[in-house]
Amino acid sequence: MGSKSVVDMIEASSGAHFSGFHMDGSLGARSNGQPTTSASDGIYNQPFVIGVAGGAASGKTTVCDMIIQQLHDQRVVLVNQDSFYFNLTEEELKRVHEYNFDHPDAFDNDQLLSAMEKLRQGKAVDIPKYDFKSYKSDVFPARRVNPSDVIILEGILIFHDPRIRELMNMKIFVDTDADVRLARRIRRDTGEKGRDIATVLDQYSKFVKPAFDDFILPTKKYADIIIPRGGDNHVAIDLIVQHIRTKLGQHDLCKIYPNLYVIQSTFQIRGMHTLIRDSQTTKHDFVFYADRLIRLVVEHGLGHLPFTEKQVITPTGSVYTGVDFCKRLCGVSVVRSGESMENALRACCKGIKIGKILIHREGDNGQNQLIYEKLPKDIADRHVLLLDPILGTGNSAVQAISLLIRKGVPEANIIFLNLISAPQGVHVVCKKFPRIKIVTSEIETGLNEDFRVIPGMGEFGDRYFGTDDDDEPPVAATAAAKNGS
Ligand SMILES: Nc1ncnc2c1ncn2[C@@H]1O[C@H](COP(=O)(O)OP(=O)(O)O)[C@@H](O)[C@H]1O
Ligand SMILES: Nc1ccn([C@@H]2O[C@H](COP(=O)(O)O)[C@@H](O)[C@H]2O)c(=O)n1
Ligand SMILES: [Mg+2]
Repeated sequence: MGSKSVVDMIEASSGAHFSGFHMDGSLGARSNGQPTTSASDGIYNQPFVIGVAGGAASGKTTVCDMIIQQLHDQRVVLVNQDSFYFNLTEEELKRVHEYNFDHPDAFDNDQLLSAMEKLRQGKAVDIPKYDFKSYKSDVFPARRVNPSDVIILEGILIFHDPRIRELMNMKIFVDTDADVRLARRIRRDTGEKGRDIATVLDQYSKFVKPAFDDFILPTKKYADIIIPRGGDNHVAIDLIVQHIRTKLGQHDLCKIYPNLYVIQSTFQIRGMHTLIRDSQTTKHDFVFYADRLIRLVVEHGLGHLPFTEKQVITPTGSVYTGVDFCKRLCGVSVVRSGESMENALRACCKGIKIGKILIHREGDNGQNQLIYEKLPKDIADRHVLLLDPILGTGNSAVQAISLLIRKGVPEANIIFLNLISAPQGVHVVCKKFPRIKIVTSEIETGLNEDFRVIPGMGEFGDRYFGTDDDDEPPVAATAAAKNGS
């Protein structure tokens, strides 16, 4: 993404549908019911692609397996360059010992690129399974590979073709001593591949070693990380996994707007989102899990307040150097759904003042009007936590933030807390108020033609306060029944 301008990135992030969306917050009419911004056609949710290169038997597969194991709660797929070996012709098969499997031309890079492109577009692909005994990739059924958060591409010459290199977000070179590689190769090829030692040594001296020197070693310079000793290097693997986790936790919008904070996803958080987004979830469960998520967002938001250093004496008589909370605070909820966040804020900040803003949505054009406000008189001297669980078009947020600014609150003193944010709303708010902070728990796919957030969770206020028209779902669908209690 490096050299692209913000505008380029915004346009790319909204994909082909960007023209329906205007930066003044209004949205062009659409009639096909499709999202105005979709996850699949923008830069969102692009998989993190890791390339792992190195000499044969250097430990590439071992390193990949360790990374996959440590990333156990992420969807990861491994694609091997071996799967893209060209099938040998009858003539080549007859003289297989003269065939150079370590030369860049031995691989069908076009097929590899096309498979990678599909995976990056979120489509499943069938990847051939190469048979080292028959030298063919059509002996076994192909392996169906589903799109994932992380794609690991592994192979001796994976950095050789610049088109493949460009796909990678992280490049790793496994650097293992040549003698070790040869020893492992002899053991592997005589064991797994059923070859005799003379053939293995002959192939090594004729092709493997020269190709390593001529084609593989020169690609080491492209690596971001070089791992000496391969799978034995636990420190390197831990650092790599940590980096991948950080990158995965960062939504691409966060790279455009540094004041947008998406709390790092975990299975717990995704589980809570799954429950509150499920239309069959009972009101009781909706409130319970929404409250848990709100509490997380509030705690995260409070972490962005300024602090002063403070020393205290512990009961052991020791000095503990800590920090003092920011005292000049106030919450402001956007009525009505924002009121659902007040309890969590009160639970975290004893005695906090909370103001209210009521904004009326006018018809279906995505425009809103400020109806009512009740704010602390000294609000201009306070840091404001603005509460609204959903950031959709951004129009309500713009109304609310504009009012706070008119009341004298510095833009940089406003932290907007919500549970879900649509990219359109993020663009609108962050463009207009680049100094405010937004803290959210998930970024949505987009808005539908009615300007509702999708996938979303429906009318938050109605579901939280129990004023939706729908009857309670059948008992069998309730969490209580699911848990057998
Ligand atoms: N750190 C290690 N210690 C001992 N054996 C290893 C180590 N790393 C890999 N091996 C063994 O060496 C062989 C080649 O390793 P592998 O990870 O398949 O390498 P590559 O994928 O680079 O060809 C395998 O039989 C593997 O079990
Ligand atoms: N039919 C084949 C195809 C490839 N090789 C050797 O495999 C090595 C690459 O695999 P790694 O798992 O070690 O990366 C490479 O050195 C080829 O010579 C083979 O022997 N036979
Ligand atoms: Mg391997």
